[in-house]
Amino acid sequence: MDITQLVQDITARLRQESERGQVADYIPPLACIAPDKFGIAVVLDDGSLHCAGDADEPFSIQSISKVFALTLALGSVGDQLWNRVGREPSGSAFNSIVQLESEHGIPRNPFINAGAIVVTDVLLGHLEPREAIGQMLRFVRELAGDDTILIDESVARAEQETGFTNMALANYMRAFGNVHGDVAKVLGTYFHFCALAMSCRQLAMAGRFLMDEGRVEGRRIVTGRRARRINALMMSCGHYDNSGDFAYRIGLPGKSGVGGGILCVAPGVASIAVWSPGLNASGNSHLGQRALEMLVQRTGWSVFEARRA
Ligand SMILES: NC(=O)CC[C@H](N)C(=O)O
Repeated sequence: MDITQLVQDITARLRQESERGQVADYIPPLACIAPDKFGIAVVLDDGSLHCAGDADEPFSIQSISKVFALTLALGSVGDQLWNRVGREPSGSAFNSIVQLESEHGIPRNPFINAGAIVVTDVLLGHLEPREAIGQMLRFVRELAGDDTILIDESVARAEQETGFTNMALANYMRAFGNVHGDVAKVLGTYFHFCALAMSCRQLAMAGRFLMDEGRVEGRRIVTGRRARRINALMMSCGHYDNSGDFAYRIGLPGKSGVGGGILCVAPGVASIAVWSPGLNASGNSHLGQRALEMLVQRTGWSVFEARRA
């Protein structure tokens, strides 16, 4: 199948859509992004790259950074991480606080805000914020093979000034003893992770290690088992209270962010990034999901599709 043609067809179709969802406006710089942006990039297992639309324009990856933060934290403390974060879908909004009371400050999974804040706190167990932010930047640059990736300081600052819900989550978990460090330092670091700016091309490249059993161009980043497990968490928890529907419609591990990006992995086959800033009610890219649905329908890349030799 001609994947270049396919991503161009999908882009042309979705460019005409008038129903594009709502751009996130609770983070002021994100409210200014034009809702008609659309990009898609697909890296195949053979290394070929297929892009269309605004695939080279950097956007705020937001919660997609939770995948990279989890990978770093597992590398640093291994399975001990699971003493402080669960592995179950929450069925609640990405920034929900409700389950934390009855579940004693242990977030359901690393891909909701509360979970990622704990993951960040774990990384700060042995690093200063500046070092942890530097480690994250080096990591995504290495994964993508691209040293031009940056953190958008204006987005990090805006979140610092307006992130009252995240402050509540962090303080509440601190009260339960599940955030150990200084809350302001933990949040400052978390906001910098969220403020990573990457294009679809860079993001799809950075997802290659999850496509290829933990390797990038033959170099081992994580074990095959760890890559499979991160993919499993992306499948079950990558889209908050929309995760079940995403699995039903697309059938691939994926992680969304309120910047409108989605990183999606077809294990052994492709690493895919889409970007359209308008969100659905759960905070996931509306047209990004449509694009992935179209891609999977045409390619059969769902992990639930039988592959017979
Ligand atoms: N779902 C998201 O992308 C949320 C990330 C955002 N930085 C927040 O903490 O609210």
